[in-house]
Amino acid sequence: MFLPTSHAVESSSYSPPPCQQFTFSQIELATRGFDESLVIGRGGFGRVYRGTITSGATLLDAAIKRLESTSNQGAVEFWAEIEMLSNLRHSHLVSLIGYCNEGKEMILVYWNEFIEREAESFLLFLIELVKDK
Ligand SMILES: Nc1ncnc2c1ncn2[C@@H]1O[C@H](COP(=O)(O)OP(=O)(O)OP(=O)(O)O)[C@@H](O)[C@H]1O
Repeated sequence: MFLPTSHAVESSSYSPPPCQQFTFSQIELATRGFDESLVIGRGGFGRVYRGTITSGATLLDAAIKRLESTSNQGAVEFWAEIEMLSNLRHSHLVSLIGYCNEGKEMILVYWNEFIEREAESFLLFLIELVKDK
């Protein structure tokens, strides 16, 4: 599992609803039909895509993990991940936004941690810049 750092939810005005269920069409839209150019990683579950997904009125930068048929992981791991991360949400340590389970599709949607880290680094850079003046 990708280990997230504590993320920017606390400082953001966006308050995520509890683990959301997405339709497959929403996931397809977010990943431009699982465009290979949007693949940002690959793990035991399958490919991880960068995508922009709509949550209410907010657009979120997400990491979208799609279970591949060749994976040795399956429904057990999929539901275990949702249950475990949903229970941990209150600690703000966890990056799960939601999931999609339509037909055979099992897809997990996380915050894109790399984007947040980049934003945090940029903020720290700006703070240092202001301090030096
Ligand atoms: N929330 C995320 N934000 C940004 N990139 C991610 C995120 N989750 C996964 N990734 C990217 O996808 C890659 C694979 O992640 P994934 O969690 O599927 O594999 P893993 O860490 O090998 O875990 P496992 O094999 O146990 O499922 C990571 O190395 C990372 O590059």
